[in-house]
Amino acid sequence: MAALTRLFRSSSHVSLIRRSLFTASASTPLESAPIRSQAYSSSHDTKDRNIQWVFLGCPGVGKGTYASRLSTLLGVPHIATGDLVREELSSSTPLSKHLKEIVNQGKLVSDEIIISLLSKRLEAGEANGESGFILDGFPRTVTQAEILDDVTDIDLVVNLKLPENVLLEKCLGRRICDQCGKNFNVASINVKGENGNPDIKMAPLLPPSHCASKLITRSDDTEVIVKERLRIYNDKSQPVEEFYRARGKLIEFDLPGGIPESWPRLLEALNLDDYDDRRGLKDRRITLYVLRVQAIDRAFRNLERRRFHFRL
Ligand SMILES: Nc1ncnc2c1ncn2[C@@H]1O[C@H](COP(=O)(O)OP(=O)(O)O)[C@@H](O)[C@H]1O
Repeated sequence: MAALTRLFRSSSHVSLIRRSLFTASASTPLESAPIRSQAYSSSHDTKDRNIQWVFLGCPGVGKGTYASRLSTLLGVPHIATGDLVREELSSSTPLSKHLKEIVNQGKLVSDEIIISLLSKRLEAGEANGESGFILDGFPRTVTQAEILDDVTDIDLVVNLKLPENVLLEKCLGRRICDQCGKNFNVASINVKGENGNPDIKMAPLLPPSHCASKLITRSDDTEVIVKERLRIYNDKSQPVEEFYRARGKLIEFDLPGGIPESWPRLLEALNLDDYDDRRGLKDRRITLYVLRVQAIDRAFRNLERRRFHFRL
């Protein structure tokens, strides 16, 4: 983690890193990819660190909900760049004014600003003894993914999926308690499945009585802005899915419904269904080690497939 924060800090010259990354990848023939990945694993030692996962998915899909549950289960911090942006927005700095304009148009903040906010958060976590992470909302562009790839090894990327009409309803139903910061959803979703897919039903996630009178809606959760965010996701963030798919790190997960149906199925998909957080640290290390080996195995199988195609 220390190396990661140091590197991120020094990557305030993002364009410099981007240039060097582009030069490296443009001149790297496909066949030398495994060599690059060997050099890679020796330069980013994964033996003694905690998991480093990424959650991808459209606005409103539930990245925050599931990433936060997993972070509690696995004992790693859940770092959401959207939260970092909102924290900055609540201050009265010149940067917050600039961010407000961008966020309220549903646009993406620049790579430079988001990396600076993320490196500050990682630095603070490191000072508090944090290790590993589940990133939510980062990377959101291929450039961000390349920069992350250059500074550390991501073990697994979970891509949560829901149909677009459900995403819109979910975003419009989102509420936050102004006092405790907890997230709720007042939407009651019942959408007919298309093309042979099952119907999607999600019960509202209603607040307890002490939060009910303090609910607020995010300023960017209006119909116009959500539609723009979905458009930008398809344009800028979907290529990030491909980035990780090509590296064999992506797990696709179609949410079958609300939390009661989806959470156990997600744990199953992640091989965590028999995971019990009351077990000892040794057991936990073994589980994390197995997950990491599975991710590396997937990456190598994928590279082999690509090499095979290349020879053909
Ligand atoms: N990695 C990122 N790159 C650029 N902008 C970001 C990033 N993460 C968050 N933001 C900004 O913060 C806003 C809120 O992010 P988030 O809470 O993750 O929203 P969403 O519900 O759309 O997933 C985004 O619309 C965007 O303006």
